[in-house]
Amino acid sequence: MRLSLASDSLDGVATRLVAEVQRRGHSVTLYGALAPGGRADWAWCCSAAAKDVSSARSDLAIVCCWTGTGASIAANKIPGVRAALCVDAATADGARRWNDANVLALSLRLTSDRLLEEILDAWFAAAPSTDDDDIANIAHLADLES
Ligand SMILES: O=C(CO)[C@H](O)[C@H](O)COP(=O)(O)O
Repeated sequence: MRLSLASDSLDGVATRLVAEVQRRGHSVTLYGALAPGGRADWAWCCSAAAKDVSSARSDLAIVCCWTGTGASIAANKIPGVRAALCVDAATADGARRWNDANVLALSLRLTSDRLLEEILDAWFAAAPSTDDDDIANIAHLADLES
């Protein structure tokens, strides 16, 4: 898959994230501190990665900041984006499965190397639910945006 990755700093697992995503066979487009030269503030770099998903330049995005909250807030401003702040594998699995989340937000403060691997494994393994109730929830989000 094509992934857009953004981080507002190189703290914690930020650099490791790039390697872990590539190790799983995905191509990456980088923003913020991961791509020297671009604006690294979280509102800019995380929304830029999310715009790639909205425009179908990328299939999914992963956005990071110290708390993960700014990253998720910025990404969720982009139409069509469903960004989920995930702190463990079960949350990442649920976000893909029930929320059809297309952007994963991570906290650089909370995410250890081991947690990153577990979260990414769960995130890439899960698929959006085909249950009618779950599909209706996602459709309602689109209605709320229009
Ligand atoms: O967690 C964040 C936003 O939610 C930022 O990473 C935090 O505000 C630090 O930003 P800066 O290094 O620019 O002061």
